[in-house]
Amino acid sequence: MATTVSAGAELPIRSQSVRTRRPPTASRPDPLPRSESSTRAEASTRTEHSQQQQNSSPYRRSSKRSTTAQSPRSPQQEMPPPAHNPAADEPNDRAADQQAQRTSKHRYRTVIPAPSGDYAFIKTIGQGSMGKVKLAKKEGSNELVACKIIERVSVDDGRQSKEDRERADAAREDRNAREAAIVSLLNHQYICALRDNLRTRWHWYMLFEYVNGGQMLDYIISHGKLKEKQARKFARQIASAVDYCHRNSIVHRDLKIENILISKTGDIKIIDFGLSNLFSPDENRKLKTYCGSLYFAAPELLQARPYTGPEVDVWSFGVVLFVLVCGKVPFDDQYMPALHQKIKKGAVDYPNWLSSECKHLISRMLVTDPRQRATMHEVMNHPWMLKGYNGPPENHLAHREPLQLPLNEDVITHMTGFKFGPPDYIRDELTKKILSPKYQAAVRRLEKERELPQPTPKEVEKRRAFGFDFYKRRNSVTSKETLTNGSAEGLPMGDDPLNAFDPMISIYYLVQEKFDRERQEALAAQPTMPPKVQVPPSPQQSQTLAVPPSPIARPKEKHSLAEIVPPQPAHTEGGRSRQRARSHSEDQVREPVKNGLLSPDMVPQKKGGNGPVSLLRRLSTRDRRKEPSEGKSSTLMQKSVSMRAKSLGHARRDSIQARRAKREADARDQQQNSSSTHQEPPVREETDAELGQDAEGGDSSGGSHERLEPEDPDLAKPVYLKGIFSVSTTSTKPLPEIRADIKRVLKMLGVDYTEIKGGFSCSHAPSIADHSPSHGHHGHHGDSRVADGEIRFEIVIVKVPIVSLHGVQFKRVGGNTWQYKAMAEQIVKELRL
Ligand SMILES: Nc1ncnc2c1ncn2[C@@H]1O[C@H](COP(=O)(O)OP(=O)(O)OP(=O)(O)O)[C@@H](O)[C@H]1O
Repeated sequence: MATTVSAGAELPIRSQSVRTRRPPTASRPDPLPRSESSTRAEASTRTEHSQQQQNSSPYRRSSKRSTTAQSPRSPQQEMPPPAHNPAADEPNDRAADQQAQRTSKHRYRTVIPAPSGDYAFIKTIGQGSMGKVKLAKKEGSNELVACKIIERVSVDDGRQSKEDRERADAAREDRNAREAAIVSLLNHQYICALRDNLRTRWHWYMLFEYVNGGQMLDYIISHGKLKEKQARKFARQIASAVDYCHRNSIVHRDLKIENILISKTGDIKIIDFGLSNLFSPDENRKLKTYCGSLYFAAPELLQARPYTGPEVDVWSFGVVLFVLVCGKVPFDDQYMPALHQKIKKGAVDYPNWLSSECKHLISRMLVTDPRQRATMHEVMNHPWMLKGYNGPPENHLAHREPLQLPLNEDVITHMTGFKFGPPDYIRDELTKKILSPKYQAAVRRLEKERELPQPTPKEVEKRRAFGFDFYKRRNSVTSKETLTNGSAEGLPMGDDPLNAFDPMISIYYLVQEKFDRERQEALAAQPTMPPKVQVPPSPQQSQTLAVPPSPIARPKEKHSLAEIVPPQPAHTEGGRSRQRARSHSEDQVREPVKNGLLSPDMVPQKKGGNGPVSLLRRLSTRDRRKEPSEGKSSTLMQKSVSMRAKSLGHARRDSIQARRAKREADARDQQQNSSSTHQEPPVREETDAELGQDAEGGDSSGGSHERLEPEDPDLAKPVYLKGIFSVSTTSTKPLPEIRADIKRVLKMLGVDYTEIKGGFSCSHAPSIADHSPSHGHHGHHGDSRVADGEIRFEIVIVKVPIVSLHGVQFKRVGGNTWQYKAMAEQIVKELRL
């Protein structure tokens, strides 16, 4: 039953799970192939557990009324909850489900007829509380997507009244529609993009770009904690994506290490906007849904205090950053009430090896009073974030101008999925907002700011080197005013007409920008032909047809119809124009996949270096400035692999010595070039731009070097090395010995396993004794999909070429993340590779 928790009420600590979104499901056409029926049987047992959790979870969503939901692709379709009115299903709904259910000659394949084409399922690659995520391939192409399958209707199991069940289904439908709408509009290189979206009678199928570099969690497991420099690179990317969301009035609300994937270029991709929502700076419109994952949840959520939005993401980001640099969560306890208390208290034990700057940044993010907590602006400008870079992370927001009347009707009709209301209402509301004195004043302020002289290079330089001032200022600040407003470049809640002024305005911008992108893509597809695709012009363009003069229209910004071809989009960083970075499509995976891993004959031969070479090199601490040219990167890759591989012997020492020698040589070079100082030159880190160049410019033409050759395809999987090996997960032992070792360890630890191609499929359910507090059984939303406390994962053995090494990779399939992490670490330890 859905409940509303009143503001200020302390949430009861009744459940270990903090997020139970998946209700028991009705018997229906199932996207799962027949061969997975056993999994379904398991799932039905789990759903009971899920139901129990849902009933007892303190994090139930509050939702009071039935609502309608709209597909972002079908803006005009009003769709009542399916249980109420199945006849209102979308056209071809039944056929789509039937087709989805039909199996092809490959026993694991099921086809999804998405608007952009048919997609055939390959395998399950993830499982969350909302449902399965399957790898799928577009028929007739090599395009891979990750298809998130979400069920729409819950089963009547007698535990809930019909009304409650329908209310819950309606609320879930709203969330799904909102997730689809939000991810379809976001356009950021570090946010996993939605490629397509299909809603049938029983399911949502959200087709995301496939992110094939693994989970950040696995990276941490195989590496332990990251070096601060590596963590900084990831943290800057997270900050960039989160700031972009916040400037678009979107709060993620479920930032956690599991929701950060790594792309094949070694960049992060944030996934799972299932809990995201729009936020408003209006004090009277605070959010009151207390959701998230306990380990990453801000204290105000545990206390059921209404919140604006961005501040809860900052807290979760702080926890993520701690995990990156420490390899563990900052708040942990075997006893749930104690864990709640620790989070509310916010007391963190910082390891003494953590740099004081990093510690300072995390301590500013993990401030229990949300009003005193660092803003994203403070986070992005913190000296730790800036170290080795030329400035704060860029948020990649498109260049914007204040809105003018008349508004673009096509944009308005596409503002769906947010329950704003019908287009007429949206137009009226937007018009009122634009004409409001507050908006007009904000526009005038912006215009004045733009007229101010730009800072001189010296001033910019001074700003960059403000570390000392930063600490002094932040440590002495006490007033809410100063902390929340930040500097002119911060996110000025409700004061900046271009950034997070109002959720409806933000969505208008996002839809308009999506149109602009589609128009550009259409033009790019037909470079020599005039555009035939009827993509609605953006409001700025449509303003050329404007009849009534806008109250804030500025003639100099008007475009003629001849300017229908938009210029290359500029982007702002902290409000300034800049060139756009890579688009999502560049991360699009085009290689065929075998069992989720790239097989040798599928290794891409393209140039561009968007592969593991770049990843390894980019994460390497080596100074690459004097290393061989880009064209030799595959050799470098081998060298890098062999360095890691031989670290079992002497190579690691050699490599450290080589690095040291190189640093000393660099220092000598710099000393020769500098007559004024004899100091050791500071270690310089790669800038974003340089890293981007690496990703683009690296040469993987010698891709076969990076291929891992199996001895026996059933024993060791051939994989494309993703750079996730570390000493602890590679071994010189022969393959049969490693397999025997793994079996021995699994048996010893009471892990059930079946041998699969290239490795083992494992599950582990703690014994009754394991449930005792002393065994640290922490609830987690992921548990709702598996038996209580059960974790499921795969161990894959891969062969590293050239050097006689094997690597062991872990992949979580389901269950509590931290139990999985602990188990994987224990297995690695026992294996003594
Ligand atoms: N685009 C993607 N590419 C590769 N794997 C993905 C992708 N999206 C999701 N996954 C995998 O599926 C898992 C579940 O996805 P997701 O977090 O979106 O589902 P969820 O049901 O919302 O999960 P949660 O219970 O964590 O909220 C992820 O942890 C990841 O392993």
